[in-house]
Amino acid sequence: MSSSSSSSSTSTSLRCNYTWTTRPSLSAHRRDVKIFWPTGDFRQLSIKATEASNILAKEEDDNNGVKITRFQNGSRLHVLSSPFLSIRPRRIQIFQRSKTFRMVSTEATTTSSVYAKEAKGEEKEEAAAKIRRLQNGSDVRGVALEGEEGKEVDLTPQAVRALAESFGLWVAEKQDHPGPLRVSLGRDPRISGAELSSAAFEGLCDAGCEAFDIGLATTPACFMSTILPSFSYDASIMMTASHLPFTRNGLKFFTADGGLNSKDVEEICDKAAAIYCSNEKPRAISTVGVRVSSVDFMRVYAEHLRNIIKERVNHPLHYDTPLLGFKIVVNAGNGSGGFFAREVLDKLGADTGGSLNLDPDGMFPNHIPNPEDKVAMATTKASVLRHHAHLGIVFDTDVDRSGVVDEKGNPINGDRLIALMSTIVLSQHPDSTIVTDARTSIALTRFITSRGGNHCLYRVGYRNVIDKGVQLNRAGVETHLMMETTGHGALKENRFLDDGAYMVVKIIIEMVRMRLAGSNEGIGSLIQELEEPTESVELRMNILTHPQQAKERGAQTIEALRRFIEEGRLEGWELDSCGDCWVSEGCLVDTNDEPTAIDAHMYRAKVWDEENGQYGWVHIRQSVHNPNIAINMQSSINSGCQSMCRMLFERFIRANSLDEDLDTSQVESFARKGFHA
Ligand SMILES: O=P(O)(O)OC[C@H]1O[C@H](O)[C@H](O)[C@@H](O)[C@@H]1O
Repeated sequence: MSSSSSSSSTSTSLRCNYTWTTRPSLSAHRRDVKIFWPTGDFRQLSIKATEASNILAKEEDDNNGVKITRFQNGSRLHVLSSPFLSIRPRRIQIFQRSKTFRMVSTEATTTSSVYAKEAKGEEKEEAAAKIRRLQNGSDVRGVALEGEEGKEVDLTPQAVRALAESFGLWVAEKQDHPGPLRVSLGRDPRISGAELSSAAFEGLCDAGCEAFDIGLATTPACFMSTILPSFSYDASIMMTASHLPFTRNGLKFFTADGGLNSKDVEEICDKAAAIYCSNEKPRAISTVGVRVSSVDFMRVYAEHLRNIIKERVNHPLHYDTPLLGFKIVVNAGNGSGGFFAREVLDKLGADTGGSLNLDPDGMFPNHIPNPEDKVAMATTKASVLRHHAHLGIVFDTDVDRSGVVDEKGNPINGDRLIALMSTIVLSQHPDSTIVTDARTSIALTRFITSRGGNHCLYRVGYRNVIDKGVQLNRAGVETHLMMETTGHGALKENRFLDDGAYMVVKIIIEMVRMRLAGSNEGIGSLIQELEEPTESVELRMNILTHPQQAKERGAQTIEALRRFIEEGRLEGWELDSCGDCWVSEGCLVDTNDEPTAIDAHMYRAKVWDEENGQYGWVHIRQSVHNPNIAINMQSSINSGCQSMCRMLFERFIRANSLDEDLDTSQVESFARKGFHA
């Protein structure tokens, strides 16, 4: 690769040389070339001035300050990143002032995603940094509309166009594909969706892809558009910000191998930043010359779900209408999930008369579509009871999550939904391992193990949980269910896809089978034995530093707490590994021989005292989406959460003056007043 323009940028990858020369007219001036990498996997970069003299390299980072190295002809600069530094962009600036400059070559020896940019202005760099900051774990999320106090619009049409183009190029690089790639795009009903999807189509076309518009869609349907015959797109994008307010939007990326992980998305954002900055002035979005075909994929996806129910219920009397006689309430929260009532359940004979908020409305006027939302669950419960329904279903906006309400009106989400799905999965696959995030109760682990399963506690973030399950299966550990307490549930039998509709399909099939087997009990009876924790609480501490430093600041705090616990400075606290899980120790504390790349720092500690033995746990982590630290606690004794919180606040937070750049008010108040706070 070579570059001679003063504003271009190129990424360089594993053992790949990046070379640039100066144009004679520029060589009399000082010229900056910046090399930076935002990934966690960077190991070493070597820069060699092949024919040059008088080249200076300036290395900058917050911890080591500034280091200047002068190059002689042929000399090399080796740059090593420590794991700690690699969580934030680190810059090396190379500049020269003389006319003797010819060529510099950089070699990223064991890394991907190192990025070299020859840029003139700080302005562009800040714009590029903004694009990179749109990454939220394995998704892209941003503010698409004005209206939130203190929030600037950062997910602009130009940014979306660059991201879509970058994704198209990324897929093309990974797939050796003859002819243009075929990429589909669906969206939830957010009011920013129409404009942003035009921008995305333009980006896809800029990358040389053929684009297909699914229109209103669910996230799992977008993935299935890469799988189901007669569509089988090479890749897909879902435009959604899930349960976030109507002002936000975002992108999720898929290929037929599944959803992209954080590292992939980081690469895409890096490249998008380069694309964005390579345009001198952001072009206006125009659909002129962009060819997009509209496709009715949701009809086919709904038919796919209907067929699964018909085949698996295999009703002896009415095969095509196995749900005759069942009343089911669907609450789609005005998101994308209304199709499930109309195109799946109604057509299979169910009575969905008590359903709520089925019509899409991008302002979400009734409540946030989210199975964790209290209003969503309460209104669904009320409708289930009013209509004497057998089941209530709550979808999140893009239907990758769901929760249910049983026939008695009991909400089944969080641990209870994991328990229900575990019961179903373990009846089909006894001995299966079940992966969840580590905010589940000790009682849930007992519930799973008492039914023959193994419980693997892993990192928060649905992609982390799913990827852990994929990894375990590869290692020969049979793992059929991966589920987060947020309601993301993925099954091995369904391509490890977190599909809220598929999960509900499994529950409905179980409900009908129970009836066919002569049981009058509803699905709630399957989890009767699950005990509830005595206390459970979640607190947040906002990070008050500049947004650019927030991630690093969060990581520092969490790592400091880990050291504190390891050094035994919090009496009765011990870092948890995998709970009762037999799977190789260390998932939670990431001391595996080959720890997976992490997108946020998190640990869980088990807590005990002499009187009660182990009575609770504390889970502390960086938020995936926002500059804050989340603290979850559960206790099996009264006031246990308060006493753990007091220990955390007094012995750790205050003793280390962390309250200077963290908003610790929630923690302080809970430490003082407990649940009366
Ligand atoms: O970090 P937070 O803000 O609590 O969000 C964390 C959650 O965000 C989204 O809902 C993701 O889908 C979940 O997988 C993740 O657990």
